[in-house]
Amino acid sequence: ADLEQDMDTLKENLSVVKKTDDAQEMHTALGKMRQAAQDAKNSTPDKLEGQPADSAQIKDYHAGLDALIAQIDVVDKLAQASKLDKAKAG
Ligand code: HEM
Repeated sequence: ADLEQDMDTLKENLSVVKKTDDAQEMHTALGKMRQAAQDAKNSTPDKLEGQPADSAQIKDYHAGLDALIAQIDVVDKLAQASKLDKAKAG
């Protein structure tokens, strides 16, 4: 997907994550966010067009996406843990 599509996917699924009470729905939305963040690394933002792949700007861009992916993984673990709690309580 192109970068705009990936960003739209992030935005749409972030709003699902924020409003859902369902652990499975959250897990699915986080999975889509993770995939979009990963895919965004294959794109070069317009403002970084022409920058070499090993430039500080491109590295920062990739590091920002990696930070988001790490955050997504933390939230996903919490979501799965709460699902387990619910499963135990049920
Ligand atoms: C959950 C987190 C994020 C959300 C919800 C989000 C959302 C968006 C949205 C809605 C746009 C406008 C897209 C459009 O033009 O239609 C955008 C643009 C952009 N975002 Fe994100 N974003 C997120 C995280 C990030 C991260 C981590 C990076 C990089 C480190 C990033 C880099 C960019 C860039 C470079 C653009 C401009 C795209 C262009 O070149 O036209 N975003 N983002």
